[in-house]
Amino acid sequence: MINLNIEKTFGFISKEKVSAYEAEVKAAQEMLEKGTGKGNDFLGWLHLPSSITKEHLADLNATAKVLRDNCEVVIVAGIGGSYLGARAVIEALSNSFTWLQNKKTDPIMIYAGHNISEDYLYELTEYLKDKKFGVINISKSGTTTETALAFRLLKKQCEDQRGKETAKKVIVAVTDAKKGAARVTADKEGYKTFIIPDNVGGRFSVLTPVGLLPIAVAGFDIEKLVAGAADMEKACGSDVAFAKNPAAIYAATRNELYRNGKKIEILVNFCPKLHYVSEWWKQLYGESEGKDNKGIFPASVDFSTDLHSMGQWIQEGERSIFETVISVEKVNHKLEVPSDEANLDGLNFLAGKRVDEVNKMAELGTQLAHVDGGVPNMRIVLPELTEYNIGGLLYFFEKACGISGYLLGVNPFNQPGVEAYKKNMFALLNKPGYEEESKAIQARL
Ligand SMILES: O=P(O)(O)OC[C@H]1O[C@](O)(CO)[C@@H](O)[C@@H]1O
Repeated sequence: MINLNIEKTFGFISKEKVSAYEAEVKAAQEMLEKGTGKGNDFLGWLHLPSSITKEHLADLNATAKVLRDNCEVVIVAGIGGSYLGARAVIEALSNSFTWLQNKKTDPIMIYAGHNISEDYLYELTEYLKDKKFGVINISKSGTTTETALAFRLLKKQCEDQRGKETAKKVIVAVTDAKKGAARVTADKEGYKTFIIPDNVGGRFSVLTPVGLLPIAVAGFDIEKLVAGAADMEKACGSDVAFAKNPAAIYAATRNELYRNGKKIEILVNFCPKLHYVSEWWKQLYGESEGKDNKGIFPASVDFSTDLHSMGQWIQEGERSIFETVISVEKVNHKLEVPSDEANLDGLNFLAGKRVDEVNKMAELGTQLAHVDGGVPNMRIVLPELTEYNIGGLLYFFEKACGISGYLLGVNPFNQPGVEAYKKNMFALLNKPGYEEESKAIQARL
């Protein structure tokens, strides 16, 4: 279970002011529970962990086994909420060099459909030429251009390389129950499909088959992931006292910081495996809160790597930021710094110490320096990188996001702003149905 510490924000905001959010948070929790707030048709994530059945998990695991048994490589085609959660969990739990290992026990997981780079897609299709590969096509709307385009290429290549019958077995669709081109294609081709519930938005969908299927294919225990999320659902429940409820405290603290001019939240890790947890978190908070000309800007850094690039800005740039650090208490492996007789590098003061001890001192030193430099700091401690703890972390952020969005006064469950670029792109590409927009945009060029 995670532990949230907000002590190091108190030089900037007061404990009393954070505590004073209790009533506001209670009202926000009630809006979520009773479905009386904005976006109330998208609350399917709220009690999702506790409602996932053993049968559903067994179905996911059985499909994962088909892909694992028949594929050396599995492509997860999706964008935004349709790939970030899966990638976050898989990368947090995987060996950092899994791609380079000769003896592979799990399929290599590759992501596509999240960009429109010709080079990326060309190089991917080249790489796949001699591979037994499968595809999980994930799109709630079933019409997202980036994903649909990648899937068109991958479907054709899979059928050409492996034959229509095998392709049917190793292509799985995760999409809407009825609507969208991904659903039409899956039904016509006879793919195995999983449904994304109507009332779960993309960025809240990691605990639906959107995240669970790829995570199971990669070889991780989705029962434990869901168990961690379900325990966190209880720990962040509306019946849990404000002071003991981590989602309530996190939501209140970040809103109080925001109201005091801290407009940017930087999610920090000291473990590169967590890079995609930050990417997932950025979509969750960015799409949920960035609207009506409001919202904390969610940014992220990987330390100590980025201390050598962004560290200067964080230490001495404009004082409009705060940090939320995800700290992993216990690492998976043991590696000591060796002693060296010549000590040419001058590192013998570290000899015999665990590398993690050095990292932890970098973390502590950074926290003290940044707080001294005017950056409020919150800390989320994860005991270990396990399925259970990651499941808890994901749900914690989701619940806090729902509360936080209501504290901010926005609808945390829509994303109208994402349509603007799509409309222009379709107009520029002369998509049927966009004739008027095409004329208008051409006149601007
Ligand atoms: O699953 P879909 O419908 O392809 O959408 C993918 C992503 O695109 C968005 O709709 C807009 O960026 C996200 O909210 C969503 O996660």
